[in-house]
Amino acid sequence: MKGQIDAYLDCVSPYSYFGFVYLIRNRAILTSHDVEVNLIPVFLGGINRATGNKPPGSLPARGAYLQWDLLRAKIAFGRPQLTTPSFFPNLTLLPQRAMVFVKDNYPESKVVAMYNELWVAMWEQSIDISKVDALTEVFSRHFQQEDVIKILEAADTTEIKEKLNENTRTALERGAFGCPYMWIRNQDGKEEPFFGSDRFHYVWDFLSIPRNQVAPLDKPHL
Ligand SMILES: N[C@@H](CCC(=O)N[C@@H](CS)C(=O)NCC(=O)O)C(=O)O
Repeated sequence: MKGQIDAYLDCVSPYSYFGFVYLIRNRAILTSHDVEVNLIPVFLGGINRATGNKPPGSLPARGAYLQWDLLRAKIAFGRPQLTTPSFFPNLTLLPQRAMVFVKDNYPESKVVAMYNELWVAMWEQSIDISKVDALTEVFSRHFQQEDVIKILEAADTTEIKEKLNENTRTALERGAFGCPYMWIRNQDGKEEPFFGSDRFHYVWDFLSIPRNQVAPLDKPHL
């Protein structure tokens, strides 16, 4: 049986960025082990609201620790230029809805390129992608003007809004309380949840992928 990683992501979440980067980096090896990667946009704010969770930084002691964790993670995942923008946390409903439309209507390569661009824009270039004008510019980096208009108009429709809600509900039904959240079916048909970008060692074991075959993480030198 084919394995599948349903990866629930929101571009407001830097740890989703790390999870995304690392999944894509290991995509060829995953494919060779008969495992598909399914990138699924969700609304993290909705997940927090439904579960009563709060962004980790809202607990002061954890917020202070997060500075260290983020510093290590951004080096480990090869994104040293990542910086928390002054407008964080912003409302990423619009870009996430736009990604729902992109996923349904364009090749997977566009989904990957565009998702990467959203994270780069927000987390490396401090562009507030919750604003229509800024988002239009960021989408123009990968799409023709007529497509950008189509994507952003679609993002405002009931159908796409409902689809993002549906993705978020499914993630919640599968136990999500934050992002990145992965629901994984292995090649024996067994299904398990994995939370975070720092649990890939368990993922590789679950998928019977030898650890010496996956991309190494960089060592943080603090
Ligand atoms: N240890 C995880 C942390 C991931 C994380 O903190 N994700 C945030 C969003 S950026 C979240 O939703 N956290 C909820 C929680 O930790 O309860 C990792 O390294 O990826």
